[in-house]
Amino acid sequence: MQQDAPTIEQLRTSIDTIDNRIVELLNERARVVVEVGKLKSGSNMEFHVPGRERQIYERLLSRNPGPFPNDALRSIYREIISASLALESPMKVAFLGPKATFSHLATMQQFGLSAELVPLKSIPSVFEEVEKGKALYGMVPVENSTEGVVSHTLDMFVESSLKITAEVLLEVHHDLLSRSGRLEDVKKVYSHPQAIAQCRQWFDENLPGVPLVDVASTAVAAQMVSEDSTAAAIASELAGSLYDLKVVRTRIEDQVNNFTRFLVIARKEIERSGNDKTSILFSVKDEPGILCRMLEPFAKRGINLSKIESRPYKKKAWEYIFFLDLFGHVSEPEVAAALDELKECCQFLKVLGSYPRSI
Ligand SMILES: O=C(O)C(=O)C[C@]1(C(=O)O)C=C[C@@H](O)C=C1
Repeated sequence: MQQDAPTIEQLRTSIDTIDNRIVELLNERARVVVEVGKLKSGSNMEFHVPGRERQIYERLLSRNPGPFPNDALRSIYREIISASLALESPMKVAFLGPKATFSHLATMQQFGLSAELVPLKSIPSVFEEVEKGKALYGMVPVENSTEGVVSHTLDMFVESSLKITAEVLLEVHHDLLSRSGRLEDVKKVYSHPQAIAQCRQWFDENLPGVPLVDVASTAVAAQMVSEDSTAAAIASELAGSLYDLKVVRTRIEDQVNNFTRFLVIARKEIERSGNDKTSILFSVKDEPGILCRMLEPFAKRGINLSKIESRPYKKKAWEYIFFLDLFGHVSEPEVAAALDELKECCQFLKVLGSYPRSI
């Protein structure tokens, strides 16, 4: 006998039953988290454990049989862990504001919506807020895949004692936003200089001759456009919804792989996760062959370097500070030995932190 296909009502009843189970399980998980929180406050342990969070994501994503998409699973777990952490201890995170900037998006991606997110006016003020203990973490941009480093952030690390505890890779999509949403109404475009640079070709082809005006951030651009019907902003989708703007064109960035890397800064170091990166800064002695020698400790131990950057040392003309990222954790013997050997070439060396590699 052929069975009838289930009706929509029957299917919805199944969904309701499954949802009830999900809610029960979320609460079961939350009760265990509260226990973990009590245990931690009794023994002075850190509430936020990025390495453990990373393990959870990796484990769940690798065993997800589908058809539920991995990206959606990750976002859901981001919020589950964010809410869990808030049950253990409320957490404040400062970021380079205003709201709806890409730093804001990176902060939400890393900490979820249950953390208290505090927008601040400048990169130095994010460092200061964390140094003074007013925020537990800070989120600052450090480099963009098309535009290069954010030198302001690198320079801050020279004087600061803060540690890097995580890196966040955010895929940046730019939208052209305006009040009417019509391309023909756009007589002027506002945005942050980096966002303008990332969309230059699109404007040459689609809006040639329209002035592109630099402002402090993509979010400020969106705010200005909300009061000017002849202007458009290059900004995030989030900025568009915050300032009630319409999308003229979506994803107008010239490069498809447009990523910005952000760093999370804190007063305390974090534990090893097993798949980490370490950032250091140093200045080398003025000796022949030193630039070659400074890389040898890593090369001979097979330690992979993911980045090297130099910046002028502001206190002495024609001296440079190097920023270097390597794969591994400072507590690993090979990494520690390489750093000890590098110190012999250096006037000074500072470890900025070891942190889980972003996935
Ligand atoms: O395992 C812990 O240490 C917890 O506090 C639990 C939990 C979680 O929700 O799984 C919450 C916050 C931490 O950052 C890591 C994991």
